[in-house]
Amino acid sequence: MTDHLDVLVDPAPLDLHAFIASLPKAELHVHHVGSASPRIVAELAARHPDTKVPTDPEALVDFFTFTDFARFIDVYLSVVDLIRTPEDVRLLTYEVARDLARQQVRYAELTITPFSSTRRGIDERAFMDAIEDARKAAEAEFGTVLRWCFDIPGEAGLESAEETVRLATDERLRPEGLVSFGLGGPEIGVPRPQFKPYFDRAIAAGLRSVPHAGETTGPQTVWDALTHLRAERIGHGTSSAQDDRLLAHLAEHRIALEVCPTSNIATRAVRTLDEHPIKEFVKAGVLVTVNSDDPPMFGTDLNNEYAVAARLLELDERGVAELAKNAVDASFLDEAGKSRIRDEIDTYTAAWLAP
Ligand SMILES: Nc1ncnc2c1ncn2[C@@H]1O[C@H](CCC(=O)c2cccc(C(=O)O)c2)[C@@H](O)[C@H]1O
Ligand SMILES: [Zn+2]
Repeated sequence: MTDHLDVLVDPAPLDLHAFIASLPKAELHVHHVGSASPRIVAELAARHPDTKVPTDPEALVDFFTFTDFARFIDVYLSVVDLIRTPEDVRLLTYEVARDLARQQVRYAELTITPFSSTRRGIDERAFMDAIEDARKAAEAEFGTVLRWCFDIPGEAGLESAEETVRLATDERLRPEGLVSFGLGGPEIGVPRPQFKPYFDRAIAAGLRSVPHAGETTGPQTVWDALTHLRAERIGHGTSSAQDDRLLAHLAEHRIALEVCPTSNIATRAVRTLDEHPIKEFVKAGVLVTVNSDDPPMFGTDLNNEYAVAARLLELDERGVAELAKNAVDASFLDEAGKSRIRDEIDTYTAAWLAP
């Protein structure tokens, strides 16, 4: 397995890596806890000696090695257990924003699972204040605009769904940065239709629907997310490539797929990158966005995911810039904000290609 401490460097041409590194970007599918860097995880593990998470960043490499998706969730939850105080939440959120800013991410929709933290004893009001403090500090200091997606950890069942939609819609609690509502965790044994009442309430409160689907199960899960949960984007949607009618539907209705290539390999959802269906998505005219999901856990970062996508799709700088604009188009940022980032991407790309 790769040395997760050093980010994977895709064998895409080095000058394309250089172009990507400074390209203004937006990220739509990246998890709060899943983005905790090895340094942050090691620091939190040292604070909580009762944890099974190694304190030595080197030992984290083996710890972040998964044999299958279930093992990934186990590791993920052991990191969730390290987030125990509002200060842990604020520190993590601010550091994730710093890492995003380093990659020239101008806008990110960060998926947070509040149920996992409130059920472990963090006060809900303090939790919301911590993420909002970090969001405002990050925007002021890094210029990176963060918005939140609150997601249901599906395997935790309808109790977690109720708690998540309460936290997302209670006017006294709902954070200013919240824009969307999702569904994560294992898909096997967690059918999507049961969550319809909760998504209906979230949508009625003005939140956008962005469930994971088709990551570790077939295309029916994606259909269910579209029909029962009224998904506007799909997390992963990997198995959509098995159903031409579904691909045509996604393309016709411009429902973006939040593609996370290395995640799919690390969790064994896809066997090898060369077999990844991202090419089929583009060929079918589906709106594809590139994302990192849980970057340190998968030994990658957003820039590397763009390099992977560029290599698999055989893109040059202009093609990569179009991928970046896809994410801006599919985002829930206001039109003025979208235009600003699109213009930045075009100006940067033109300057890079100028003779
Ligand atoms: N690629 C991914 N695909 C899917 N999800 C992903 C991915 N990356 C990260 N996640 C996150 O993993 C969590 C899973 C949490 C979970 O399953 C669970 C089960 C039982 C109890 C509890 C609890 O908290 O008590 C939590 C979710 O919050 C989700 O946001
Ligand atoms: Zn995810």
